[in-house]
Amino acid sequence: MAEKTLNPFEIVQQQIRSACDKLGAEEAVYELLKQPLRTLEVNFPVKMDDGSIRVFTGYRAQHNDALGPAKGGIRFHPGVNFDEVKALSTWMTFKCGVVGVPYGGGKGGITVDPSELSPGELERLSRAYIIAISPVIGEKKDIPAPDVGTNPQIMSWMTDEYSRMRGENVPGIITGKPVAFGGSLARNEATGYGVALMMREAAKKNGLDMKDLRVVVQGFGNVGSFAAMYAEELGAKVVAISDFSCCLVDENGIDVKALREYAAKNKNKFITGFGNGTQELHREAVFGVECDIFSPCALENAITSQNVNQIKARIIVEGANGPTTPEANKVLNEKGLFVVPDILANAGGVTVSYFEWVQNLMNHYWPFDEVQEKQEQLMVKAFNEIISLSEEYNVDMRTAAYMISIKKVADAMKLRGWY
Ligand SMILES: NC(=O)C1=CN([C@@H]2O[C@H](COP(=O)(O)OP(=O)(O)OC[C@H]3O[C@@H](n4cnc5c(N)ncnc54)[C@H](O)[C@@H]3O)[C@@H](O)[C@H]2O)C=CC1
Ligand SMILES: O=C(O)CCC(=O)C(=O)O
Repeated sequence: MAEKTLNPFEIVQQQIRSACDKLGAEEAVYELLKQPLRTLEVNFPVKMDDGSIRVFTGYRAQHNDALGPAKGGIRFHPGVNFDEVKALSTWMTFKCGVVGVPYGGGKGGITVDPSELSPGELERLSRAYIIAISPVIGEKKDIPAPDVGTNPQIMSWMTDEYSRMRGENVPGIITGKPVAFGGSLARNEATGYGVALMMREAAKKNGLDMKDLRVVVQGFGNVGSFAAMYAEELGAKVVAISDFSCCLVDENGIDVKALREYAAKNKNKFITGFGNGTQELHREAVFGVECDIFSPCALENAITSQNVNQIKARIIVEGANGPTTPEANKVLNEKGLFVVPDILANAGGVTVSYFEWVQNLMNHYWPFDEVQEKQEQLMVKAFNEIISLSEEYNVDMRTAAYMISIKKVADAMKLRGWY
């Protein structure tokens, strides 16, 4: 079966269409939500170490800000393009709606392979990008954060550059900063922690206990590594982990903490060569490893019609944004797998980014456990609301999550008089 489209922007438009139809929403709601309200493309120069000038292309999309300022990460990856950024900004709107944080959706990115840059080039690129998009961002307007290929250090450079430009300290302009520079405790862990919480809730809903379950995680960056670590802490056995370099398998359970320490020291943070009793296979082998929970935590379009039938799990918890194509999603639903959709499963990141922003605005900081408790409360509440609606309307969790969120955004747009 050939996929109709792998363009994430077309995919998210289909998801909005389907949820608007189920809700019986006015056509104006779909028309307002099917594309971002504002987009910006920037081309800007960066001086390379050898003295040459390279011009980079970057983007920022603000999908919707009816519920609050736009919010969403910045991606540094060679595959970044305008449609991908638009799709990611759209998912942000619905993600914020699902957990009820008072934001709209935004996203940005640069088409670049950060691993090819020296630390100095990376810093100059980060500073130049934030200046280039500075006319459209602001702590009450659009607040960036990390995504694929970016990290707390990059958020620091960007916050510093933006603050210099404004001539005052503006910590609330960006979240996902290091704790020593206005970041929130538990933000770095937040997305993966939330993914593990959603594994636990999905298991409970299906009458299962995490302690009896085998988990497989695709992707071992910020999201995947913490998702695997917390799944292990909740008692599950993590039997396979993959990244771009390979797939590691150990039926007895991989020592996730040791793997995190090993990867942290490697170029590109790759997991290849870990050993410790693991079998090392090609990265695509991750789909065929028998497990109870499969969690894609790498990039979009990971689960496709080509590999969906290899998956031997009963629960899918989507750590990545848009990891399942519509055709593959249909197969998962037909087979009766329990799918916790991305806009809920990975909402922990933006939830704790919201807490970071609130702490920055108050200039008062909370302890680690308090942040994680608040995150758990919001995410478990959202999980239960989505389950109730999916049972009421007899729809899958993804459709129910979109319905809840679209209704919130539509109500705010109505009150603002946008339709
Ligand atoms: N960082 C955050 O707070 C949030 C990230 N996300 C989403 O989670 C996903 C991962 O993001 P991060 O962990 O931040 O990125 P990251 O850059 O830290 O890690 C990405 C990981 O995916 C791996 N990968 C890339 N291609 C792969 C492939 N073909 N097969 C297996 N592994 C592959 C990389 O080797 C790396 O381990 C993305 O979809 C991102 O948009 C969603 C919510 C928040
Ligand atoms: O932390 C944030 O503000 C956004 C994180 C993000 O980019 C995402 O959830 O996809």
